[in-house]
Amino acid sequence: TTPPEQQVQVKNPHLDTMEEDILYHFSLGTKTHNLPEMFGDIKFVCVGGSANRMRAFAQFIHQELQLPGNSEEIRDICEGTDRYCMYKVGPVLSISHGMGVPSISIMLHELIKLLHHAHCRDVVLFRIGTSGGVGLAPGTVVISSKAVDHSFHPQFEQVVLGKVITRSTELDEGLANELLQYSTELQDLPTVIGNTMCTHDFYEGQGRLDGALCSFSPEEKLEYLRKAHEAGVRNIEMESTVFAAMCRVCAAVICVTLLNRFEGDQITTPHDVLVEYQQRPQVLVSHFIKKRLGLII
Ligand SMILES: O=P(O)(O)O[C@@H]1C[C@H](O)[C@@H](CO)O1
Ligand SMILES: O=c1cc[nH]c(=O)[nH]1
Repeated sequence: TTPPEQQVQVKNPHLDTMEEDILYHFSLGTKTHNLPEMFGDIKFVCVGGSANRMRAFAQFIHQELQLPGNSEEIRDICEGTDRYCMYKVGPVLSISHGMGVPSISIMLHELIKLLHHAHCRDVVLFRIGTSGGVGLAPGTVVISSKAVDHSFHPQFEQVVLGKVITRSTELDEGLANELLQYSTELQDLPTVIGNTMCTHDFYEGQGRLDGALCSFSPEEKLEYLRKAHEAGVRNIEMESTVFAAMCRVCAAVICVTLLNRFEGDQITTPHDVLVEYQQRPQVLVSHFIKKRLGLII
């Protein structure tokens, strides 16, 4: 039996009382744009930090789905602002979110409202990103079983009206397993499922010794990474907890590791290798989308 269709949920009673909703950082709005017409058919949303990566992903999906038109001419829907880039390719939306929790969180508020205003149903969301590996060979793709904070707890803390509120960051287990299964059907896609630690900084926050500030020893760094590994952490990035807390059902985090943090802090891998690594989560998501659309068996 097919599960019932799920409409994208906003959990804010005040939205219904608003005459107009301006999605400021997208340069879109409910009065200025026909959101159901523009976005009503969206079934897959992919987000990632870099604007160029998300444009490249949109072009890649355009080719993979064999859609008509020139993939080089895909237009940035958010061209009225330089905060985020957004590309629509058939039922797939590709959006950049910048670096870190505050940046992705603003984008997700407006994205979830956009999908709601557009009456989208049964949408699957993916974060396709990069990360530091914890005990994994560089280039490994990690599908997050859950996103954890700096003390390895599956929770996201947000200050609301001066008080800390906590939201769960468990992700869709079925979706993660389905993605892992699909990874075995693809070549050169070493993939594992593991916990992803989300930090608020790339340097000290991730236990790096090479920032402008460092308040700990190499031994203390290694001990922290060892504890993280024992807690099931396999990679570290900077957005997964808020992504999981806000999207949860039908959402997955898929990040490639650029280095093994037990072996160093600096990213010394050549540019062309990094570009190929970044394509790995894209190849997996594209395979998933083609399966869901029945384009491959
Ligand atoms: O999606 P991206 O590759 O931007 O994700 C990680 C986490 C930070 O945003 C950034 C740090 O280099 O990479
Ligand atoms: O080590 C890394 C690499 C990419 N992104 C991160 O947040 N950390």
